[in-house]
Amino acid sequence: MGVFAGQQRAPLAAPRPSPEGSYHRTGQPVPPPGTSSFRLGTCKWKLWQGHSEAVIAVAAGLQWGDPITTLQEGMDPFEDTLQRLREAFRSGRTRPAEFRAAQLKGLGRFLQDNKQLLQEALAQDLRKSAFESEVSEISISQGEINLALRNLRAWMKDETVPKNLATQLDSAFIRKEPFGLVLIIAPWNYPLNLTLVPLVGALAAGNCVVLKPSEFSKNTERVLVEVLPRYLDRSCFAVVLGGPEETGQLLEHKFDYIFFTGSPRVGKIVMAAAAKHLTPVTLELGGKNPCYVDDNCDAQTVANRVALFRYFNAGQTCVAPDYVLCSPEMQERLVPALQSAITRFYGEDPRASPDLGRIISEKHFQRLRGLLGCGRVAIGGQSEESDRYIVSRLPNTQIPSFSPSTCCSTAVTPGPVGPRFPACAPAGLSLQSSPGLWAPRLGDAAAPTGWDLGPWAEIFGPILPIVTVRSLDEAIDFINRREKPLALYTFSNSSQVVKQVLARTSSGGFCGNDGFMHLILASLPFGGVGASGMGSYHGKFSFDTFSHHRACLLRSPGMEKIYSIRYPPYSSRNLRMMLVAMEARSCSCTLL
Ligand SMILES: NC(=O)c1ccc[n+]([C@@H]2O[C@H](COP(=O)([O-])OP(=O)(O)OC[C@H]3O[C@@H](n4cnc5c(N)ncnc54)[C@H](O)[C@@H]3O)[C@@H](O)[C@H]2O)c1
Repeated sequence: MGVFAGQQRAPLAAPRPSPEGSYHRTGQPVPPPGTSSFRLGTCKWKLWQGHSEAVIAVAAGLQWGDPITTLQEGMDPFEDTLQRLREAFRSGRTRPAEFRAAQLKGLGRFLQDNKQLLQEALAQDLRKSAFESEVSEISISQGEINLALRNLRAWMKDETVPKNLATQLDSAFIRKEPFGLVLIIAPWNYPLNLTLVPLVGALAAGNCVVLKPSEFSKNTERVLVEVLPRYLDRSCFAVVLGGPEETGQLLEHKFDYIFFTGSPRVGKIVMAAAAKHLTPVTLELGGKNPCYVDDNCDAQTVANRVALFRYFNAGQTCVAPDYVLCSPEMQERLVPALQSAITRFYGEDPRASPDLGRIISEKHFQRLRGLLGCGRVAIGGQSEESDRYIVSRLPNTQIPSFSPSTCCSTAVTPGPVGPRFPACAPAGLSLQSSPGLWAPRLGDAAAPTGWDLGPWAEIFGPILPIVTVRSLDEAIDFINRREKPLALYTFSNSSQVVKQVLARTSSGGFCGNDGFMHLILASLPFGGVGASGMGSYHGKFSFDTFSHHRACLLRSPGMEKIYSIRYPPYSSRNLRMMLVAMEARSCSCTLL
């Protein structure tokens, strides 16, 4: 069960006390503030510390003092809200440009009025610095709002299309119309950006929206559920809270479009649920993003850029460089350069740096810690559970000879520091399907004995493996043997090398000589391909994603004589005329 915030009319920051018992009809007492969750009927409700009444009221869409309905066994907790939103859409009120612009402006005001609150929430969730919050969450969302507001009318305009002879006198155009009720499911790593940027597209396109933030970024989730609805038309918009169970229940309902950002595993669940209703989806998924470094590069420049984008948001970025591919010679130069970059960025004791984020949760911390100790450590390696702190570390893997057949070997490569690992290091580099185990320890009975080209877990944390390869061809082969990544990075002083990697590989996005800078350009679509996702958004692509492209042809009610060549009884003469009119014959065809 989730909690809705779509209709509350009372300010929630300081909920005023209400008469005991006024929130329930069936005699169930409202639990005391501070209770984290409780059950009403079959449904589990989430409560915020000190805000229990507020959230219950929000959930039921009531004003203070109103009684709430206790959900009974078998009642569908979502149906009422979804029905309300569907009716709002059917009424047509979300379609006019003025309405859409008002929603977008409301979203902009939400960001401006609550900037500090949002920065605090992001700091509490991920210890995100004000700099990173501003750049990657608030400003990027504001930029999308501004762009949509500037271009809304142009985007909404019917798009005329070229015509053939048969339609020369007609009006032919594509109308961008809203899908209807849209569900946006977001992850926790950029909890504001990844909810609001899709929301901008959905609102600009004139849809009603249900927003489902991640349950892991609790503080941001709380601002989204308690504050955001005050800035939007609540009859057309709702926030739903919940984890896998609640989202699963929500997905049983029919939506007109589902936009999901998250892991490939859950992406499959969402897509399967959508298929039951033939609901179209955009899936923004994760994956492993290779970063090829050519020998001709300046190692320090590469190290600065790779370190920035690997450790931004403590490595919890879907487009972060996941691993480096380079020659053993470049590795020798890159490791000290990375050490230097990390020290300059985060100081001698990165734990004290205000600029290095933290792992989102205990569960995610433990997963990442499971990855540590599996390779030869080049830099860092400390972790602190109480603080969910993991500092940059380079489990250094070597591939003496990149050859799938030799990788069946169980020989070990001695490493100067840390535990040793099999020579078939690439097979240990997250190539196994078991998440968390990404490089087998020496003597590990479960050590892989060959190439597993199945799913391999993305690191999604501040750990950067280096995989050595002997040539550009080997690097490209390494990339192409795996699932298509969300992003691919290539560093080289030779534009030929950059272009070669671009031409011979496939990925959602590509950036030469830098990290994920390609996604700050709203004129580029952002999205994955293959296992990293389907569909795209940002800027006008968001508007188009959330719009059905309706093919429209308006013909004359007259001209029956000309149109009649289509009617039976068919004749070869009419057929020839038809084919010419449809321009379905080759240019060399002579008329009749
Ligand atoms: N492509 C992108 O733009 C992008 C951006 C950020 C993150 N990601 C990916 O997201 C992942 C990290 O985020 P995450 O851990 O929040 O992902 P996740 O897939 O675990 O969760 C995403 C959302 O799905 C919901 N969910 C979780 N389990 C569910 C289930 N069984 N049924 C229905 N809904 C469920 C969660 O509540 C959350 O709102 C990484 O794989 C990362 O690469 C992709």
